[in-house]
Amino acid sequence: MTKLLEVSGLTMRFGGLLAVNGVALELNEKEIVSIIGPNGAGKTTVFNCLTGFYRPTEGQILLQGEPIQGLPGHQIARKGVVRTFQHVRLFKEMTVLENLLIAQHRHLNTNFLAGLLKTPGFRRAERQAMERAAFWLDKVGLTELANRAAGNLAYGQQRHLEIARCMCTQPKILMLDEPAAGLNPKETEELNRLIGDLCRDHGVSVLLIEHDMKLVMDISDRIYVVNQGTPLAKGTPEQIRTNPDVIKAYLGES
Ligand SMILES: Nc1ncnc2c1ncn2[C@@H]1O[C@H](COP(=O)(O)OP(=O)(O)OP(=O)(O)O)[C@@H](O)[C@H]1O
Repeated sequence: MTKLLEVSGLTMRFGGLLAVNGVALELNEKEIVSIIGPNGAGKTTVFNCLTGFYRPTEGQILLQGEPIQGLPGHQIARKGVVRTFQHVRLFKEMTVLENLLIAQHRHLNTNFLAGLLKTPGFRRAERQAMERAAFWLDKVGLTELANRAAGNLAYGQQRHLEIARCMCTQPKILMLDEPAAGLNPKETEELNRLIGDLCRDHGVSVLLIEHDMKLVMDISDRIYVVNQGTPLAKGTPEQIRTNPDVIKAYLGES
């Protein structure tokens, strides 16, 4: 199995608060790995460190062997690590299609002059961006709504659009922060299928933060548990389900 991401000793302090304390994790190619833990455990802070929103206080983050800790977010995104957020972040006034095109613009290998002159390279890149947008719209079932303002979509559809937007940038690693929050059981089931499909058929590795334990247990190859910023356990869903420390710290709460 090829290692994509290797995190060790990840630590993040906010003043006197130790939000993340020595977290280690690995993500291999075509794997779905979840990070779980009680509210305030430090999960989103780990995501923020991995994606360059925060510069970690300590620790190493290797992407295919190359250190990326402390790099700005746009550089990490260009290297193929993209994410969704706990709360939907779309350009709500723009159409569904425009949201997918704009996401790719930041990744297109063209410059202002090429755009102004409409060079063949620029036109090719634009055509490919449109094809990718159409592909992912179809995949997440939003083709009919392509010209609707993103803000007018139902909540579950906005969640799907966020994932499509990430996939348009052809990521290696897709990081989803509580993608099932606010979804009904049927929508969660669709999300489950979509994530599995992304990994199996499109070769993307998924790092997931999620409180919906059924989804986590169904979909994860491996799970890491953090508690108060500190690693508590790691293993397969079965190992985590039966781990007494986890039951005490987390599953026992619900
Ligand atoms: N920018 C920040 N400044 C100060 N403290 C922060 C900041 N971001 C997070 N924290 C604190 O770090 C701790 C971990 O927060 P984080 O959001 O990472 O937890 P979480 O596991 O994602 O929680 P939840 O499941 O509720 O989303 C919390 O005590 C939080 O208040």
